[in-house]
Amino acid sequence: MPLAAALGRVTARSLAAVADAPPFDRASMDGFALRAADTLGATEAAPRRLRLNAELLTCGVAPAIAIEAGTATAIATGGVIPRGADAVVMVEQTETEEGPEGPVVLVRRAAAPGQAIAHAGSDIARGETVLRAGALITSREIGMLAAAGLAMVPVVRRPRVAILSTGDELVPPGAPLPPGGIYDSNAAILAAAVAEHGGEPVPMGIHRDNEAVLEAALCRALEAADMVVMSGGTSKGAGDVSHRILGRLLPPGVLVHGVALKPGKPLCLGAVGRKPVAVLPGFPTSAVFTFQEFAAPVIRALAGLPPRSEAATEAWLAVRTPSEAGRTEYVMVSLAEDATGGLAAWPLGKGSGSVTAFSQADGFFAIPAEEQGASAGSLQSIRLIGGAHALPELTIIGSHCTGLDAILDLLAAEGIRGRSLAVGSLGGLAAAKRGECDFAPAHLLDPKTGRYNRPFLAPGLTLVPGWRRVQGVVFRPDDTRFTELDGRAAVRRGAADPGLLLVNRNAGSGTRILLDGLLGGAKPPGYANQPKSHNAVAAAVAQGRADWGVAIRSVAEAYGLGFAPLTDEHYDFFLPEARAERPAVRAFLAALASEAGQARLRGLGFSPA
Ligand SMILES: Nc1nc2c(c(=O)[nH]1)N[C@H]1C(S)=C(S)[C@@H](COP(=O)(O)OP(=O)(O)OC[C@H]3O[C@@H](n4cnc5c(N)ncnc54)[C@H](O)[C@@H]3O)O[C@H]1N2
Ligand code: MOO
Repeated sequence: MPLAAALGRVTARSLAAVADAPPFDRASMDGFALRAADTLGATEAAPRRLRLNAELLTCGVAPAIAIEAGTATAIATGGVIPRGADAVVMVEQTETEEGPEGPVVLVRRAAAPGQAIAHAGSDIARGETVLRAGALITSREIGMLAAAGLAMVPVVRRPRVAILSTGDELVPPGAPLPPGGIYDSNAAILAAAVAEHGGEPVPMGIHRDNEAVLEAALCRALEAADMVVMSGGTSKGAGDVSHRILGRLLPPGVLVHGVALKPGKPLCLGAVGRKPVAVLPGFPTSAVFTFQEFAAPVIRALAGLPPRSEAATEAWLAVRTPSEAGRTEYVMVSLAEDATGGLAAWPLGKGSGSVTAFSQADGFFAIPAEEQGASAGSLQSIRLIGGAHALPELTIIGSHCTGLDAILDLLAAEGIRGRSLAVGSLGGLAAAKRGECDFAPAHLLDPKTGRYNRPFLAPGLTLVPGWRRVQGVVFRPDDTRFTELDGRAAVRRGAADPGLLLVNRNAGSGTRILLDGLLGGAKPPGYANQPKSHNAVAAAVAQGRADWGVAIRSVAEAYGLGFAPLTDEHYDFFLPEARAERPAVRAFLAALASEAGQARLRGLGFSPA
């Protein structure tokens, strides 16, 4: 590869310098080239007088006049040292004048031999190895190779890795999502990960769960690439055919199908001739996790890269985490600083189907196969994803709200990184009590007092008012059974009409407490369907899987739903007093109170607390 294109590549063999650097003895100061012996004993009071040769050695000038005893030549930094000279005296230690014998230089300090001279080959000697085989070429290596006179670099060819997605439901990002459709995120993350590990991704697109179609696609992929990574269709479903096809091609075929890991159980590894094939589980977290563990090391080896460097840290597990006995379970976690400067690990708790868990996690820990979980407070060794973790300036743990994103955006514009871990109001409150976060946003309704959040205050915490979110009944806008009704009438209608299907909320949520109060003990059809978020309620109603439910207005609007207001929900922040003086905490409070912050909240449909 030409040097300019070699960034990020790996040297295929060791490289020796074809030239010395510097290529000649050169001055490292502006001054005068001379013989050190001529300056012996020179002082301010008794300078040595040397006759100045009639030449000026700027950079690139070949000297014509040799330095005889008692003479000197003016030279610039980088100038070629003339024959006979063995030192350079910097101009500040000299003075020039016109003598009777012509121009002379007065040297006020004795020079040591070799002074201010960089000798040929002192930096790089011709024939010296500048880079060994297998070195990653970064900007630093490129500079060194250029100085060594190398214009072309032999590099390891990037292994071509074909990427196939299988699944009738998959749609490329950017296309409209039909009912039941899922964006093909695996192909995107895998292609980028292949490149990160030194491979060249060869995208081969989305393929139906059809044996003939898939077999043809796999054969094309094997022709085009050195290795194939497929995802989806490797577990027990009728459409899960990839491993069967792999078994029919050239030996050795399937080498492993099924591993005692979670995520990753249905992973299938094999080879067609000498070309490795990995069939990753379709679930996004499972796909990327097994890719990193099983496929990335192979790609790195083919690319000539060393094994990726691993970093680990210790953290306390913030909540009890159950696991399935019989499989080693890897739990993706976010890290937050605890009250003593240690680290708390919060499981993302999103499962193998999540598209965000791997991307948002700081790392993961393993629960051994023989265990059924890990207890809260247990010390875990966290393997860091990406080799390091940088804690954000502001850690927010609790209930999530789009209004919070708006305030965090304002902080980001000031260069303050905030992170919000969505673990629900109660989880956040517990974290705040332990001093593990800066803010715990919550919307906890106390059924006894009918008040939000304040009844839950504990010693060491203060309550920072946030904003109000209007809760109401959501329904499809063309559903005439609800249009024109106010919120309470809409609940009565929903509870009275057996043809209407409710989507409820999880026990313990403020919305559930509100709805139970309004229903007065009634359990209309759909009561047992209890998703955990406003968005899930809105999606169920918008898609016709339910007819009504209770959610906040901003979510109803985002889904284009009808909305009959019921009451205001208060979304406030528990703040551990010990953290109140942190600069990022003060910045958050300022952003929340600012005109820009309030305007953003109004724009999202929230009202002041
Ligand atoms: N009866 C059983 N069912 C399942 C088992 C089992 O042992 N018995 N194993 C489960 C486990 S564990 C996993 S992991 C998944 C993986 O199954 P597949 O590899 O067959 O994956 P699919 O069924 O094709 O898809 C699963 C899921 O992931 C979505 N998906 C697929 N490809 C993509 C993609 N490219 N981008 C984004 N999302 C993708 C797909 O829509 C499905 O929702 O099986 C369990 N089931
Ligand atoms: O092994 Mo699957 O990957 O649990 O989710």
